Amino acid sequence: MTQSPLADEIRKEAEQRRTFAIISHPDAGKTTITEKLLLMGKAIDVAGSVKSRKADRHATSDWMAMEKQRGISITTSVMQFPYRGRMINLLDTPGHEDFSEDTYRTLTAVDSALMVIDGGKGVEARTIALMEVCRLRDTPIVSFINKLDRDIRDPIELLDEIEAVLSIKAAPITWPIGCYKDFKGVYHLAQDRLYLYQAGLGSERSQAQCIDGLNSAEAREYLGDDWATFAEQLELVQGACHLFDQEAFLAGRLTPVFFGTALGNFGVDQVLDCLADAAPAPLPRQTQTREVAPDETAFSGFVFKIQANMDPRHRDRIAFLRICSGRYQKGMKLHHVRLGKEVKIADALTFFSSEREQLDEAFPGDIIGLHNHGSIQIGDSFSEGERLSFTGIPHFAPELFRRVRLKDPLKSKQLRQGLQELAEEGQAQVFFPQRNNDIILGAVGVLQFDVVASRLKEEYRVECAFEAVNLWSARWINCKDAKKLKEFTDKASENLALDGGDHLTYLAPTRVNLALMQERWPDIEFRATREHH
Ligand SMILES: Nc1nc2c(ncn2[C@@H]2O[C@H](COP(=O)(O)OP(=O)(O)OP(=O)(O)O)[C@@H](O)[C@H]2O)c(=O)[nH]1
Repeated sequence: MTQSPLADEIRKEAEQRRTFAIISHPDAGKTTITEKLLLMGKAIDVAGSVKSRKADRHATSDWMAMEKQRGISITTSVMQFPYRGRMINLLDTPGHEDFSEDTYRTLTAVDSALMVIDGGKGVEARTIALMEVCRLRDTPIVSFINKLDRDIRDPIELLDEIEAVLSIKAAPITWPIGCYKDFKGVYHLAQDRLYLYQAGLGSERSQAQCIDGLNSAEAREYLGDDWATFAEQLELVQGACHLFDQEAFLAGRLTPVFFGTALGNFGVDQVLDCLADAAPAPLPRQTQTREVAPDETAFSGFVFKIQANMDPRHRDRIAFLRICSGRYQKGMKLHHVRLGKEVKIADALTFFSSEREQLDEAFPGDIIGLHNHGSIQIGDSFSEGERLSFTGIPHFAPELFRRVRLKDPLKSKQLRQGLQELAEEGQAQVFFPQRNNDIILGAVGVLQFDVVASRLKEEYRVECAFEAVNLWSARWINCKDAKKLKEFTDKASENLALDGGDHLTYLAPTRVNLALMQERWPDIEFRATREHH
């Protein structure tokens, strides 16, 4: 079969893409690693600019000032840079658990993930939760054990913990030689090569110095008295650990493990090399009708995140779209599948972080930003030709609820509009109970309420207070049998509500209540997640 030049170009470009996110428990070193990755991709010139870029952003709006105050990152950003013939798309995710929904959805847009573990702490709660999400799609994971310049736990114990707690096989690619003040570098098992760490060089050093062969005289001299102990430990490790297996890695069953220090910029290059060489190029994605391969020539993609622009004065919002197939070209016409409308995309943003050139094209694996004036929602699909609706971008049932009380009753229209838009962005979920005029906000993390209040005030000029409300969780209702559904909605109307997207929802006051209802109404589906259609 002959292929068109366009098909060839798309395949070639897609094969170069590596789209991944970094997942970690807060404080494990995600921001520091991001900065080193950007340095390697020459997307920034000097260390420290990621932090300062953040600081600039903070200055632009109050709710981001809040992020600064609390010292956590709330928003997800996208960074693109070339590295060794690849085009890397790095998706940043907020580390704080209160923003987990955003993180979950970002993980639907990547093809692999980098898991950062603080070597002193091991596998922490947030890492476990994020791994569970990755497992839903068998996302391949590369692991980096960070902070070797400090006292870390026994590396064998750390690998055991990864295997036991995260239920994934761990294959060490490098092995650390000492830690803290005695951190001498890492040994690459397959290469039989030592990479030497020199404290204090940090991002100044372009490449680590190496010694070939653990048995070489040079290596013996370098390790001195520690040589015999290290060789012994290594034998143990090689006997007990899994070898790297590409197929198991791609299936999400095995993670290659690297050691280093992000702060000292040591070992991060090995991780990026692994992502560039072994991590998958853009993978096929499922739609309601069929699977879409990245090298199909017709464009398709889905929106996984909507973010209020950094500049609140214009109140424009950016929808982040992951390209699944074809080529984006400036000015192209696409179907907005949910609305059944054709739209012209003239001014999509790309996220080439060096800002050296304005890109007019983008390919599978890339993320583009669409200006959104209210017509785009999370989960929306855009396609050329055939109408394709991508699946698998979920809403999660909130576990925290507040009743919204408006301070100025004349502002109820603005309040509704604000809440509707913030819910579309995924900042929180909004519910309108059937039995009264209450407005209930739902969230996965308590900080989401603060963000909503602060943005309502700044962007919609609405002041409101939140009151405690006695709810345990929400479940989206589904039932194919219209008669049964009617019977249920009549009986359960006290606890039913519509969410921001007009979906019928059951607001359960207690866990026991929900269990009883599920037992009593076996034909009704109570869903803990909802797809965005
Ligand atoms: N000693 C040492 N400290 C490190 C290393 N990497 C990061 N840190 C420090 O650990 C702290 C947290 O690092 P960040 O990169 O901000 O962590 P983060 O995971 O982005 O944190 P969140 O934004 O909360 O998600 C900072 O004080 C870093 O300087 C390392 O290799 N060694």
